[in-house]
Amino acid sequence: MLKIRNVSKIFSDKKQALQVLTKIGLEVREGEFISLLGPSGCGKSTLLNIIAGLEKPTEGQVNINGQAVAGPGTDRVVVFQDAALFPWLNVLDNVLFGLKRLGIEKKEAKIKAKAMLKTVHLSKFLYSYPHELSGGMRQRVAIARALVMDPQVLLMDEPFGALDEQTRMMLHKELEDIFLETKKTIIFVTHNIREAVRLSDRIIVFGTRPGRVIKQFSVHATRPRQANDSNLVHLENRIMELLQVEIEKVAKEELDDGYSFSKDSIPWDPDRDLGSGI
Ligand SMILES: Nc1ncnc2c1ncn2[C@@H]1O[C@H](COP(=O)(O)OP(=O)(O)OP(=O)(O)O)[C@@H](O)[C@H]1O
Repeated sequence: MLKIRNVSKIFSDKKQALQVLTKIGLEVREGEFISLLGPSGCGKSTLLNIIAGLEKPTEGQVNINGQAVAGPGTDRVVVFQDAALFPWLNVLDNVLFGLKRLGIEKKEAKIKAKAMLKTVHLSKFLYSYPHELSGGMRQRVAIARALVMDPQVLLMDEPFGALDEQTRMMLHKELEDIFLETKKTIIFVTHNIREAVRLSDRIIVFGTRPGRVIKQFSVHATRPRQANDSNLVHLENRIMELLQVEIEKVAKEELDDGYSFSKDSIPWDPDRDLGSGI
């Protein structure tokens, strides 16, 4: 359904050219939950922005149902790490905003928005303003605002990255419930291995310099997922091993020639934020 063909991206200015992505090829099935996982700076967000139509690839193309992506569209909606709600609108009006722009009749739009806010457990907060909500609640509004547009693909750029651990775990469960209920295709950017394994059907692991796909893993575990599922734990360790090699490579490049890098110098914790690893 979604095909990424030979996508490369170079950011250049007068002084230098930075190759961020090289020859990315990927196919995403309808109703599939995939994660783009990799260390900070490997180009995950850039690829997501290219799929969203917010950036143009230097080379290659993204197709959805055979149509080339030429710019942003309501078939692909993005949820960012910062919920980016309109502070002057209440929760209900934030969710109604996109529907109004689509020209959907007011009564129908309200029914849809309220139903979506019920799905994310915010029915009691329809008339609250963003500053009155917790970070987790704001992300729920952002998810409702995206889903109410009924996109073909939901794009999520580290949506839970700024939340505390407990809220994050709660939202993992809620997002999985939404995924099972709506059967949406979801592309999820993260540098948290445990999060990727917990949520995805397939994990695309990126390496850096330039950003490229180094390996893909299918997640074989029943849904709803159980945190102590041995398949998940085993997969976390396999991915951590793979990424440790990648992180060591970058660290060696960055540090002095004489620096000797010990294998165990990177803490063995799949829940660790890989962004701080290099
Ligand atoms: N508009 C831009 N102009 C120039 N360089 C950019 C631009 N956007 C991103 N970059 C650079 O491209 C590289 C990849 O950035 P990107 O945000 O895609 O990585 P990422 O894997 O999502 O990282 P993180 O996990 O830290 O968000 C970085 O070196 C970044 O500085």
